Amino acid sequence: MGSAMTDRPACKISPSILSSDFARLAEESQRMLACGADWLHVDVMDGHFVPNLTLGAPIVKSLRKNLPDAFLDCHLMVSNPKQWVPDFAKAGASLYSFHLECLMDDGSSEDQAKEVDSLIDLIKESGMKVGIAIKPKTPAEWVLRFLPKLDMVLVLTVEPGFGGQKFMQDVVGKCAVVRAASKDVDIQVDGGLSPSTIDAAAAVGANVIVAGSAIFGSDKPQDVIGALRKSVEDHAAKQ
Ligand SMILES: O=C(CO)[C@@H](O)[C@H](O)COP(=O)(O)O
Repeated sequence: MGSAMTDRPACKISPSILSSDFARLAEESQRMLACGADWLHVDVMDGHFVPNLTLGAPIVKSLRKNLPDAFLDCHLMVSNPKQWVPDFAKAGASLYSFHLECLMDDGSSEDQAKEVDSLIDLIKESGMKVGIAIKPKTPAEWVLRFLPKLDMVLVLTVEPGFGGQKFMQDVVGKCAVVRAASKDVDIQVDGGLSPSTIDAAAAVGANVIVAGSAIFGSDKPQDVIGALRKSVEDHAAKQ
């Protein structure tokens, strides 16, 4: 849904729970929502697609039990995204973003595009919203053909795998390519976002902002969330 001031979809701030204290996950998640977060970003890593292990569907199920109304924005950094669709749907994930690179290494291959289409359909039929994530080296043009069926495109502004990395400014221009092709799709940026880097992403059309260390590392997370939102809304109003 667009915001009142602009044609762009509304701003959503999605703190990455990867930066939270996992032993107090429900409490930390509640705290973020109380501080003004719109979504909660859940980083799922399988130790194969990326060199790190995090969490899976059982944790999403527990989060859903504790936070019945929260929007659980799940980013699957896994080699076989099809495998986990039923488990995440059953656990209560709201949105399932998978990496295009798992199914596509040639942006012009019709066979690979069919595989991507069929995974998008499976996710939607399972009752979740669907996003495609792209790593820094993957061209934005590869996602354009899928836009009519997508709720979100996730542009990674770091190499996926770990929180606390430096924002890659040269990558964020991919948001402009996606925004030129769709006014409606949510464009999420993830990696190194903070009040000092947000302008670069907001200026090129990003409207869903993931931030881990900048929000959880602050004494005043509500101020960080407010600053990120203000930048997105100010840039959207200028369009
Ligand atoms: O998916 C990832 C990293 O793979 C991200 O969601 C990070 O967790 C974001 O953390 P910061 O860069 O904001 O600290």
